[in-house]
Amino acid sequence: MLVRHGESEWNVKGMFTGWVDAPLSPKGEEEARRGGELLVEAGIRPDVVHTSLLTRAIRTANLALDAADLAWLPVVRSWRLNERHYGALQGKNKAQTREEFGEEQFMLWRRSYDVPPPPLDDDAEYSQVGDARYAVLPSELMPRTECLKDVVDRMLPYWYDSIVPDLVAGRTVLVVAHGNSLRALVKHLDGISDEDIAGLNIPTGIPLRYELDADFHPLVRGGEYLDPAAAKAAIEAVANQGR
Ligand SMILES: O=C(O)[C@@H](CO)OP(=O)(O)O
Repeated sequence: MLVRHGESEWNVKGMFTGWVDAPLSPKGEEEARRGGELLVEAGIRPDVVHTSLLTRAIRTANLALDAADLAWLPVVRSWRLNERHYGALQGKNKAQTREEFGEEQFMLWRRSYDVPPPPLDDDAEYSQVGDARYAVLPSELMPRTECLKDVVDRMLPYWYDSIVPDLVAGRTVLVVAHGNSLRALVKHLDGISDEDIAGLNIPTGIPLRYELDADFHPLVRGGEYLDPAAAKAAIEAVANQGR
């Protein structure tokens, strides 16, 4: 099961967020609880939870698990599930960025597979260098900007070394992460091309179910949202951010 965190305060403000630790909005908290209810309604009982190190994902997991009466589940966290580091765009308004740099450059930074935004200076307001939660990260692993390809490269070791072993053990796994770290995972699972991944958007708070075969390939390509109608509308809204 994959869940993107509920709507954050910075989603509401239309800001590029990345590794900035923006809190959930009240609507985001509600989405998280609803996510937990959807799991119960679908009869899905995760055995273990994996989240990023960002508060919006941690809080989403906690609220969803509370709603499903599963607050006791074991949880593992890793920076490798963090949102894509948005470089110098972190803290910038999406609509203003689009106006300033034009549609083509905006979409290149936002959805191209291998063009990262300019790096963020270590002493910039929205830099995470020096944040205690990344103290275990040697400087060369600490991103200053990332394109989606960089996210795939740093996320996959976690998939293979931490999530796959849970699946091999027969566990139902809940991953609570972010728009772009989940796009990276879905790209891998579904074998989506570098070009086509630009058109894939993931809505906040709606669990996405993947059943995998013995080789960890999805039985249904694209997985299945537990609330398909809500997912369709919300995907559209993510695609249109900045307009
Ligand atoms: O700002 C961000 O970090 C992400 C997710 O909210 O935005 P986008 O969908 O534009 O990649």
